Amino acid sequence: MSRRALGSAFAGFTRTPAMTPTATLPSSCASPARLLRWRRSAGVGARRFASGRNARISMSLRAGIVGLPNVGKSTLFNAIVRNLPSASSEEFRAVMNSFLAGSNSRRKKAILIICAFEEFFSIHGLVLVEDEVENGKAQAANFPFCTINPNVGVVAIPDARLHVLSKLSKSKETIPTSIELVDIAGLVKGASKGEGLGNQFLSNIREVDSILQVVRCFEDDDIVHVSGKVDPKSDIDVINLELIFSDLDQIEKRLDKLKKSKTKDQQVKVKIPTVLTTQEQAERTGLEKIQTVLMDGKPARSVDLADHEKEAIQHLCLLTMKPVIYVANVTESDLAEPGNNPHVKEVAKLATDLESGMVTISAQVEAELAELPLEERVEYLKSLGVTESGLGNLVKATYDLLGLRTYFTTGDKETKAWTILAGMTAPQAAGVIHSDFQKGFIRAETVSYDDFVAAGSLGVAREKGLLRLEGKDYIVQEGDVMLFRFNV
Ligand SMILES: Nc1ncnc2c1ncn2[C@@H]1O[C@H](COP(=O)(O)OP(=O)(O)OP(=O)(O)O)[C@@H](O)[C@H]1O
Repeated sequence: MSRRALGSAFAGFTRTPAMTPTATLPSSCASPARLLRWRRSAGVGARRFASGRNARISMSLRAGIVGLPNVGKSTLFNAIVRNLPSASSEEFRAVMNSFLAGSNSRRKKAILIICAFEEFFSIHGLVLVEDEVENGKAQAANFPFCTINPNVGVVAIPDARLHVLSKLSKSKETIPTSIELVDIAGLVKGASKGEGLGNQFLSNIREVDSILQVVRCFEDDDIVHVSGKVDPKSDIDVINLELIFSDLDQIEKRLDKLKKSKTKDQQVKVKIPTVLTTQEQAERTGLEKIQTVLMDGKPARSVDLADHEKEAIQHLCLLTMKPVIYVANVTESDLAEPGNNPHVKEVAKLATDLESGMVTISAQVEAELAELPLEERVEYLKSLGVTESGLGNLVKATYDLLGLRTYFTTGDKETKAWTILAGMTAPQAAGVIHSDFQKGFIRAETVSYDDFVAAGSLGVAREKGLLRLEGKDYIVQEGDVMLFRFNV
């Protein structure tokens, strides 16, 4: 983008490596302001830049599937990426192209991209790196540590509105927003001290925006449980403690550094303690507050920090600051009445206590469904006393619970869905497309989805007075169709 460009951007802009990353939110019940503060505190942006993943093309939420070994993570991952009737072939190509346009390291890291085609409800995948993947599946097996490298799957978020807009605008491309799923290896007690597959996996968790923690709620004597019995409370405690230990470690090192920070006095040639900047002071007080709460066994996200403190600590990307959804993995016979399973009840209670969400699913059933032709799936679900697969719910719950919203850009080149955080202002939403749009934001020509459809085009919406000129303080609404004016 030129240094001085007065422009508008809504569709077909050139993709550049400076795309601003996505972020996710803790809970749908949080206020927009709190959600935005959370975004800063979770350090999502910092993580992307720190990890060299700033060449991000699509605004996808990155959810990490975590849990103890052998609880059903890979089974769930496979089921999600193989099963979701998420995108048309055109959408699939668009998502895939976006993904392939990413940096080399990202490409290498990615094991597979799988997207289910709407027309066939079947599997079309591309294996990028043959590692643990066989026939487009991550290994799922009855022995711990079957997952060694994180598998990454990209699934488009289905959105009927996208097709309507694309048709009206006669767009050449239709690009859905997507969700990236990372199947992270099983964590065990002592991971923060390098036990099991240790720190490597904690750093995998650091890279994701939100955590889907699979909790084993199915009994099966043939499937080894690392701690000898199915016990959701103990499983959740183990994972939480490892995340807490890892955060405590990091905080301790950082506080130490802040305390010992010294600069050289050029006149007397000796090192003297540095006076902390306001930002560093805020970081220190924020970290001290979090440290106290972590020592109590509670997650960092439960600490009530001031805005400036949240901002100051964001670069640390603390693990327990990330929003969590607990996925109670039940056996097929529990699907119809999951509430009858005491393990599920326990997970529900803990999820509430830990300010997190919860979804009940049977990874095994979902995996089996993925293997069946469409017509047999309905029958199979009926035989289990349920009417629909739990996967759509899981993705939707992830999207909703994290407080995400969608806005659209549309034109003859492309119609695209963008993921933003609830409560984001117009410049912030523009920044999701490109940081320059945010920096040079002038105004956003905005029309609601319904008004756009009623008018048939942006031009007619403008003529009819349905197009609003929104300024810097405008909070973007779900389904807004936007055209940004900016000057950089
Ligand atoms: N809901 C369920 N009911 C019964 N069996 C299940 C269920 N979910 C998963 N399983 C079985 O549990 C075993 C372990 O599953 P999986 O390999 O997905 O675990 P994992 O958490 O990915 O393990 P690891 O971390 O060791 O890779 C598999 O045999 C799988 O078929």
